[in-house]
Amino acid sequence: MGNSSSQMTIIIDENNGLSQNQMFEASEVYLRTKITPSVSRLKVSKAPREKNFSVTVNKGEKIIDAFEDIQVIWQVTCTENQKKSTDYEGGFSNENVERKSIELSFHKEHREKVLSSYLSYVLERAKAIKEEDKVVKLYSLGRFHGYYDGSWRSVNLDHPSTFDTLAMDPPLKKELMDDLDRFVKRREFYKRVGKAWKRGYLLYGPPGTGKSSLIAAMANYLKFHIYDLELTSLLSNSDLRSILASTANRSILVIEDIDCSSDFQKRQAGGNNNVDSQLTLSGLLNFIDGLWSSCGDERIIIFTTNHKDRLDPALLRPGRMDIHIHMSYCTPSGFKILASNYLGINNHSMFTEIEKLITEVEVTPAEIAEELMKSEDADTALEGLLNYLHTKEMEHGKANVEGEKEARGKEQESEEISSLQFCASRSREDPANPTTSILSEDPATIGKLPATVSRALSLPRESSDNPTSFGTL
Ligand SMILES: Nc1ncnc2c1ncn2[C@@H]1O[C@H](COP(=O)(O)OP(=O)(O)OP(=O)(O)O)[C@@H](O)[C@H]1O
Repeated sequence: MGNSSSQMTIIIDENNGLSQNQMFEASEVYLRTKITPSVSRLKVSKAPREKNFSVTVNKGEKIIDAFEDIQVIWQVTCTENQKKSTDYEGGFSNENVERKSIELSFHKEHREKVLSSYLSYVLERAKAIKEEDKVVKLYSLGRFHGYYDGSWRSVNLDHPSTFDTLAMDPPLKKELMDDLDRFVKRREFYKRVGKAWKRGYLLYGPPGTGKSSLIAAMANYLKFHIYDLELTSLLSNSDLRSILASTANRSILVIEDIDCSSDFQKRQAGGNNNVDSQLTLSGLLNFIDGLWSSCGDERIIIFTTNHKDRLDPALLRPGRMDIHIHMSYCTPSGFKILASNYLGINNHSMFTEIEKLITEVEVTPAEIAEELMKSEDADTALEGLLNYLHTKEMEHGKANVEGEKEARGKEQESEEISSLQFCASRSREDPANPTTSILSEDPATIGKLPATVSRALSLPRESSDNPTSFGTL
């Protein structure tokens, strides 16, 4: 490195007054990746909830780094200072306090380059390294007596789902991954066009098609924390505001089963006029449009539902949810992904028959995964799956036959009813006609009717399981 008079040194202290020095933290993180076999002493630590060890360079150790055409030397130093402190009885005592610093030395002629480029490079690299090491967390609402208590509780997200393990048609998967990549790279774009840096997804499809698995895959891919929001545990619109304020940037907010929040719906029916003291659809929409947009950056919101048709159209309006993703029953390409994950095979003589059956019966990836897990031997597992699919096919066939029978029965009923109605209209014209008594609403008379007709007359006009959606509330 030449003689010492041509050298200069930058000192990076651990603290900057009372606040932490960001450059120190970044340098420590960066140096972790520059440890070479020549370094003889390392420091190792592990926080209770972290997965990996943290390895740092011990004081006195030197690390040489190269940046473009220059060479720099890093060294961790530590000085001990004495600090006066007061004891319980008001007396003074001396306390030894360690001050950690990192020194960066280089040739004087590189001063400009180090200050203007190298340090920013170290900051950027440290950010990327921290992002790679980030442990993704799953936050759920703290509760007291079943209701939100004003806090989020977190655990590490140990969900192993990734885009590789997800049974989803490859073109759709690619489209979604490209969309996520584009989204995280577009800070400047969102700023330029004056739009909040947010993205909304609606995942819909039957149970067991992988909606939760997809959310976990997205979180693992982006290294975004998940905030799982259950509407049923929120009492009011103001709850929504406060929970929003306490979520972090670079996170995914998930509102699951948006159509099935039965407790929430019952509470809606209470008819309280104070809009802030209850949770309402308009409160939720305001949240998506306004509050959500004005709070924080780089966030994703995901709604899931098993019944897209039950959602209020206001929720589906363009601009609210940017992308609607249909999680469908398993397809042949989805099956191949599962077979590769679960059995480690990409082909087998039974594949053709299995794939044919998969296109004929509705089977979820969850059902297929369960069958494939039953044996580590590919022949046995695939045989089991084949039996399972054949059974489903038979049930499906039976159900179809019964369905057709029922439909034929209904046709017959309606033919009988319409012929009776025809008689009735004729009888009104001619009161003497004997069919008049058949159409009276006297139960005794109805009892004498052929069974199908009496059933038809006693049925309520609208089906009672008409789903309740936000709209109907
Ligand atoms: N598309 C898929 N790819 C890979 N595995 C899947 C997929 N769908 C389901 N599975 C398997 O089935 C299990 C249940 O699926 P998951 O919970 O993701 O479905 P879901 O659509 O969210 O269901 P629900 O609507 O009941 O919450 C998963 O843990 C996973 O093992």
